[in-house]
Amino acid sequence: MEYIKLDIKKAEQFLKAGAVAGFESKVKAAQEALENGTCEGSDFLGWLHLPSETTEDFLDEVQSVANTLREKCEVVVVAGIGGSYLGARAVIEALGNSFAWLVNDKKNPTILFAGNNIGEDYLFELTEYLKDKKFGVINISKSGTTTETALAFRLLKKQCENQRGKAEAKDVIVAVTDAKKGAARTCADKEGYKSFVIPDNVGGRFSVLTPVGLLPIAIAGFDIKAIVKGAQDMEKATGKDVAFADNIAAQYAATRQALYTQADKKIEIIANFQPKLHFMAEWWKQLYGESEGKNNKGIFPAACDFTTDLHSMGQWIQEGERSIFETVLSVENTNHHVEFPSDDENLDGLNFLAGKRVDEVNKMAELGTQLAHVDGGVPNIRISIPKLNEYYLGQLIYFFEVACGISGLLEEVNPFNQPGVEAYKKNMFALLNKPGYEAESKAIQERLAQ
Ligand SMILES: O=P(O)(O)OC[C@H]1O[C@H](O)[C@H](O)[C@@H](O)[C@@H]1O
Repeated sequence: MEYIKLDIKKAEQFLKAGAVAGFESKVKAAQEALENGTCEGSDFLGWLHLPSETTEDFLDEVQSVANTLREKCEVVVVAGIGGSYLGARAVIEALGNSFAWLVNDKKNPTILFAGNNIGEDYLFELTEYLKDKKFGVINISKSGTTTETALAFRLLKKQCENQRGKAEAKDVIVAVTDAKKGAARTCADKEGYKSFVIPDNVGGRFSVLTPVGLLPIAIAGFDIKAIVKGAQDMEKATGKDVAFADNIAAQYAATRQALYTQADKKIEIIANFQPKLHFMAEWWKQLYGESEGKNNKGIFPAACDFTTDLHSMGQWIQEGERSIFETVLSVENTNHHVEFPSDDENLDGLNFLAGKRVDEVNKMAELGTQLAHVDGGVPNIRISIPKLNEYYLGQLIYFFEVACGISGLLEEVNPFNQPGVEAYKKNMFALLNKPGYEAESKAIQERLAQ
């Protein structure tokens, strides 16, 4: 097996010589602080050695619950938001058939997602679709109290019980939540649902390698042991004793911070050339955005799907404000083989591509884009993934997590909290007259009346 690779040469050319290397001692200090639990947010470092601490027995238990749902359900709805949603979706979409919901071979249950928005039409259409389906639900919430998720779960629980009866519903509803606290825990214990615990010391956005991500991924039919093995190998490859120059997480963190602090690059665009990676970028956005965006600082994490967005955002990236850098997720080998056919009439003028693989064209688009964007003043970081499979995604996930921890500490913020997220929730609860928010309700109504 290989490792994913990092290439920072086309970013370094925008920095003074030695700028990335100049971060070595700070990176070392950050790594020590993570390892020794002496950094801010040290209550949330459970993800750091999670891969190596995950046992085969535990993965067997997750797999066995997944198998029950696979046997009993045509559709499984994963209810969750943010860190309780994006990691599972990222992996399932990266590995799954792009038309999974149309493939009706019954090999795998269809996985749908809910509880990640408050769209009334979305929930109407979902519940309509489920009316004649044997479906199950995974209720995923670390706090167990997140409104979006709780709302969707309330609807889905009722519908599942109505359609299958309470006794059968009990076998196909699973909770992944806190060991003791929160409504999701209370409900699971009262109803006797199978449940998994999200460890206290693993924050939501770092939880994909717990049952938060592993259970839905296993239900979708993917190999969770291979994911964890990939993460374990990356845990070793990015350990604090690995030399700075050889440690791709240290290099990525240092390069980002060098671009931010020394080249005024405020926005990082993660770009992929495989539509299957769209949700990997969404997961990455939460990981980096919530970890670094605080104290009026932080690189803004943005995402583009290429070549799609080259036809919409390409102009901005090529010639807009020079405040961006690009991190490209490059997949070296596809899982399938499609060649362009030759055509006698050649009306589209594409016979020069006849016999070529589609991926060969995609790779030339990727290289051409890199050269053009670098010429246009956009530093380029490249992360090469040998191919899209469980093992390499496990590597990629852990790589991004550890690099994020280091990068946040380099930025001198607590990478493991997210106090700013509460502001909208407080207003929403006040506006909805939630019990306990009487004073806030009064204050917000007065403010709106002004
Ligand atoms: O897992 P939950 O407690 O339901 O939280 C789901 C998500 O929403 C919160 O508001 C946080 O900002 C996220 O970090 C979290 O991942």
